[in-house]
Amino acid sequence: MSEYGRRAVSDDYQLGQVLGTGGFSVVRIGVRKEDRLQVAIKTLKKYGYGTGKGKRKGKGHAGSEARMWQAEALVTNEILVMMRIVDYVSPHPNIIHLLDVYEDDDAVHLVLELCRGGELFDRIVEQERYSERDAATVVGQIAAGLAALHHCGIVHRDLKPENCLYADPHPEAPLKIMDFGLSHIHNVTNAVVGVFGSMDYMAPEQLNMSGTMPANDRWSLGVILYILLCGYPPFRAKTTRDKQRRILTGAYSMEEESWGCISLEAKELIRGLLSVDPFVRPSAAELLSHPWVSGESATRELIHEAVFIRFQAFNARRKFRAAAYASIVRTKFQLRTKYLKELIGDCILTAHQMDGPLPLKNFSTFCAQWTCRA
Ligand SMILES: Nc1ncnc2c1ncn2[C@@H]1O[C@H](COP(=O)(O)OP(=O)(O)OP(=O)(O)O)[C@@H](O)[C@H]1O
Repeated sequence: MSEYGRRAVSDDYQLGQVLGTGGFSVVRIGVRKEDRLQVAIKTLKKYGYGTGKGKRKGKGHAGSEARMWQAEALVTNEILVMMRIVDYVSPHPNIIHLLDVYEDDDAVHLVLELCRGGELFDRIVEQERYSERDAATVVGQIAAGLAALHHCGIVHRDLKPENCLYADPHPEAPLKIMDFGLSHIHNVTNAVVGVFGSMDYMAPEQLNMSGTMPANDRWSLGVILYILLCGYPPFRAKTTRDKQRRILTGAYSMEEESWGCISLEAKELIRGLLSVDPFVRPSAAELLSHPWVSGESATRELIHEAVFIRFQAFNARRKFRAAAYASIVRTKFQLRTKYLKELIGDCILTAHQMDGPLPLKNFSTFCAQWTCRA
């Protein structure tokens, strides 16, 4: 690490084009002045809760204070998790590498390796077609990254295609897991972080808040694999409540016609990863030695054309939603936590209605207090 807190990021890096905007962050290309190395600089804004900085003037803005507190908890968590990655995981080909950290009065700047190869699903869409073998390679790379994270006590908790980037445009480039803002480290991560998550990729025990564990990430990997093999997500419903119910009961299907062309091994793997019982899901080691994942049995035959067309449409919708949200959060602070994820607290989930155990007795009060409603 550099002389943390003493040098300004602009002393050492030229800041360039914005790569993207997150819920609480801006990511820019940076060029290290010393050797012209290109990096990604993720600037996490400090909201100043508890320091007197950034507090709203005027009386009783409890909602804003709660949001600032929440924002700060998320930003702090990302920094703590990145630090643990530096200490125990890096360098790993499938985990984003943190090169340096700078801090000033308003923000913390994470200097990350630059991933120039684009998001996972974008690259797949760019290919003419793909095969089960290509999907198996993706699963193998993500499983390798997860194994390293889990080994040092980090649960990613927000694994989804947007958070998997290729290092560079080369066809053999490694796929990197990134964005650790919602990750969990036992006894370190603040409980409020556990309220967030992207429901589409969230395991049942995450959704009903009955357990944060490495198996959460393997469920999310199961969802990614399912989408890769059929072009649509496993849990679809008209209402949020219905979607929750489907996730909690593991109600998905592999009956649609194109599944007929998918190998039994791949379908077995999906069944294992999408088991409602987290202890039934294959471990990272089992995944890595699985014959389909290691490439022995996954076929090179191109995936059904209908799957590819659906996959393209799914990805276009996903990109459109992300762009729409990004333009909103640029202007409205209040919507950032909402944008950050589909809050499970906003989704009226109660233990009684969903028949699931909830460790937080006053869950709805907790959510009302900490979640931001647009
Ligand atoms: N190391 C990197 N190399 C290249 N692009 C990056 C890198 N880190 C982030 N990005 C891009 O910058 C954008 C913002 O990323 P960031 O992690 O801040 O937020 P996000 O994941 O989009 O949002 P949120 O954190 O709110 O879920 C994303 O489009 C991401 O792909």
